[in-house]
Amino acid sequence: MAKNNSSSVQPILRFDNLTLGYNRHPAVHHLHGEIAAGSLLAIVGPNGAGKSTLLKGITGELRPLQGRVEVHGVQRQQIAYLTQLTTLDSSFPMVVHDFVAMGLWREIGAFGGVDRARHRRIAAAIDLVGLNGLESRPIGALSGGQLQRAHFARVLLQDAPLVLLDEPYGAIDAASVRDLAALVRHWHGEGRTVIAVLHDLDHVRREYPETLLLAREIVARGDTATVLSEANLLRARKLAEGRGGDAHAPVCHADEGAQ
Ligand SMILES: Nc1ncnc2c1ncn2[C@@H]1O[C@H](COP(=O)(O)OP(=O)(O)OP(=O)(O)O)[C@@H](O)[C@H]1O
Repeated sequence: MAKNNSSSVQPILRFDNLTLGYNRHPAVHHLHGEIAAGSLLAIVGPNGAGKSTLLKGITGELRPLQGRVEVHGVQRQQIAYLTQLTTLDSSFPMVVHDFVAMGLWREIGAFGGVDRARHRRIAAAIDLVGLNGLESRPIGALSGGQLQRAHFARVLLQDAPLVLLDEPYGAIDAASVRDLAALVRHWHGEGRTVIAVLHDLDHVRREYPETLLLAREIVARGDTATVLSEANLLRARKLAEGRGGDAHAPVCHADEGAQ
């Protein structure tokens, strides 16, 4: 994440005294700063720190209680947003092919046709995430890892300049994490901005050059190794506890994978 007032790269996001919350109760407050276009940024922090809330603020799903979030060079509809997997996902009455094809929705509209070129793109996306052969399988009959692969294939088709991922690897197998992390690297290599809420700090250290540590306010941001210091992680935990966040929730430790 770029510092407040210095960046040679254009910011894609700018937070200006941003406070977000529910029923007028702030969940994150007074956020300032910019995220440079093309960033590969992890958002980490204790449970209840406001990580998902911040993503909702970026998409516009949640309107600020105070301040604002500016999105530059991208329309909000162009943002790809992958929420945490829920049981609702797997109850979706749809086969893999059609589920993935929904990634073209913005391009073709609700009633647009899928021509031969688009069929090829859908097949390529399904292939790239390793789901070929499962095109006709109902979403509800997929494993967690396969379902997340289908979600990533859908994001692939969206061709979004800004990709938001909320705990994309929760409860999925190691091979799926490895394959989907490679896809995230690929997106970053293509110049897309990827922002991911993550709990596995080892994964963040390996894969994400920049990190934002959140505990209802910004605790630290910038280079991942510096941000994820013991001192910063301890401070995040204390802030979460002190402010009535989930005080007894497990908190990120520098030397362990999950919070
Ligand atoms: N829909 C909602 N209505 C009311 N309060 C909410 C809602 N969603 C979240 N909150 C509250 O806002 C605060 C921040 O929640 P959020 O889900 O953003 O945290 P998080 O950092 O993503 O947590 P976790 O790591 O546990 O997923 C928490 O206190 C939570 O209880």
